Amino acid sequence: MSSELERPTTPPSAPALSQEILWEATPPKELWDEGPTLQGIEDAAVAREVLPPAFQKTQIGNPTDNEKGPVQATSDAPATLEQKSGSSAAGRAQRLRDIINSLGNTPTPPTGEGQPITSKKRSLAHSTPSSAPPRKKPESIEFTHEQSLILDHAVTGNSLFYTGNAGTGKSALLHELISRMKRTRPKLGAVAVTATTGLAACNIGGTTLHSFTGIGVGTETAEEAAERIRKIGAVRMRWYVVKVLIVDEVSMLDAQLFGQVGSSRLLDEEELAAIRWYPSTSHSFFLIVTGDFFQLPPVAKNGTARFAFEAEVWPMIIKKTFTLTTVFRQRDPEFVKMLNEVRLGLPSEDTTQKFRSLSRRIEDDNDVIPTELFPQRGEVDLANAARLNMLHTAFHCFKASDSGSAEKTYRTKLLDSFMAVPELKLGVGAQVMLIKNVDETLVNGSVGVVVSFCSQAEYDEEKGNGDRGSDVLASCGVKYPVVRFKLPNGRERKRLVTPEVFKIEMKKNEIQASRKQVPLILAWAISIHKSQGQTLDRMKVDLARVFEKGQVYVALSRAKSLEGLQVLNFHPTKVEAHAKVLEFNKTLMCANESATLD
Ligand SMILES: Nc1ncnc2c1ncn2[C@@H]1O[C@H](COP(=O)(O)OP(=O)(O)OP(=O)(O)O)[C@@H](O)[C@H]1O
Repeated sequence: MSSELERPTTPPSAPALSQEILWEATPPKELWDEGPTLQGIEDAAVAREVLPPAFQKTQIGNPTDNEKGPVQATSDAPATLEQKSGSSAAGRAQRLRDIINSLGNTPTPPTGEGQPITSKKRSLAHSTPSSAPPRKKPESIEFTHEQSLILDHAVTGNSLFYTGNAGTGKSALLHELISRMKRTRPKLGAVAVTATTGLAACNIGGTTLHSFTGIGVGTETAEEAAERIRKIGAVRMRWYVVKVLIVDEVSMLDAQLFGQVGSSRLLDEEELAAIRWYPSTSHSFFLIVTGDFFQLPPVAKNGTARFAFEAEVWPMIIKKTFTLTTVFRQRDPEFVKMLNEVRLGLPSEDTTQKFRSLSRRIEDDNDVIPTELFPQRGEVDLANAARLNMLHTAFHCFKASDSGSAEKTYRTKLLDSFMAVPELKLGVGAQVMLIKNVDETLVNGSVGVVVSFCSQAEYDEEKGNGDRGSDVLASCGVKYPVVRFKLPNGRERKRLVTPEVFKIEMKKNEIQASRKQVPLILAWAISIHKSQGQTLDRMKVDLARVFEKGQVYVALSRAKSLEGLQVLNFHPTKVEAHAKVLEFNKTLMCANESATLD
């Protein structure tokens, strides 16, 4: 992505991680085309013979735009199937049978895979393929015993939920779980990676749960949605082949949707029974769900948020719950204790006093000020615009190039949730945040200042690397920002930052929403919502206008240390946890205890 100007503290040995690596496990093209293709199976007897009754029952309708597979519902689809299987009905039936069988059962894992972890700690080095999703780069992480227990349990194939305070490594573990699941279940389409928001989906290299389930923008009633979904071949096929459904940021998942996902996979009992009857699908579907219910809640309907754990089916579906207990983001036990009190909505007098004492100003680090967190996006835009206008410099505007196959309204909604903005206005002196991982020291969340603009060719020449051939020619003339980043160890790195692609992909070659943009955002201010999942070395937050339970906790828990945190208007009444979450929390056990119940 970018080029280095100054000596890095760590050699940039790893390539820039990319958010382009998405659904690797995808059903074979023939089967993904099944929704449309089924329409094209002229001989209905073939379909009757090969598919379970649930699939025969529905007259497969036209897929919506966002459900279309790479090969659209065209009249030549049957020909494709025919070419591969011979022209006879029997040949087609055999081919379809083969495909379905090939998708069915969990394969024997490669040597060493799929076995419970026996060692107490596990190095991630070499275990994450280069296509691992990007948010956190885990090469140097050694998993703790409790994290390893969750990995062990995941291979048993029972649905599980794991949670933990902010910074306990849920996301880091999720990356490993995803890559492990994909390795042990290499059948195409067997592992679905989803999150409740577009931002989180983009971060883990997946799609939104709404997209996966076929719920779309969610304006229909559950019944209408289910009825429509039954008619979409591609969605039905997705449900049919998936073996592991991974759901991140479950705190923002509404109980109703979880109920639909968990209880029926959006099919009614009869249909489900039919599918279960079919030998190749057996009963091996399970869910891996993660998130922290003390963080941002689902959007409240009629003033009341209904959490996923309130769904009737939650206890029936989730067979095991694990709570991670070791906090990594903050190393100071006092700060960890303070944050835990805030999480539970019960700050002690000591904690209140300590947070109030943090209202002092944090010194700027040269030209980098602490990033300010706001509850509302509008406030963020105003704060950043005001700072930008004070720069008195020439501005450079970078317009994103957007595309994607999702239906327009839905695509816009997905793109809106991206960190990368449609239009990025920058000038020398602008404070920016990197929104992609580059290597161990330049990560999603690294903050710096724009020091100049130059083309790749100019940059390479200055760096003494002037013969990069076509690369240089390709980017010749276009000037990109050179950013001086602050590193946590106090050092600095300068880097030319060139455009990257951000995307949400249902499956390989089916990009629902894609944005090519310079991977930076203005970082004098960011929203609490977009800060979820981030780690900030130096930040400031004014709690006067927080409006949602969980917001104070999300905001404060982004800080790495008390020294790097400025808090204004801390008041215990602002610190609230949902009573329902507190009740649910009482039922949870730490990972070690959960494991001993086996
Ligand atoms: N076993 C580990 N050893 C050392 N560092 C770890 C370990 N697990 C996670 N981390 C680090 O801890 C930090 C926080 O991890 P992560 O973001 O995964 O936490 P989280 O629980 O997802 O937080 P949040 O709920 O705030 O999103 C990251 O920098 C991550 O690399």
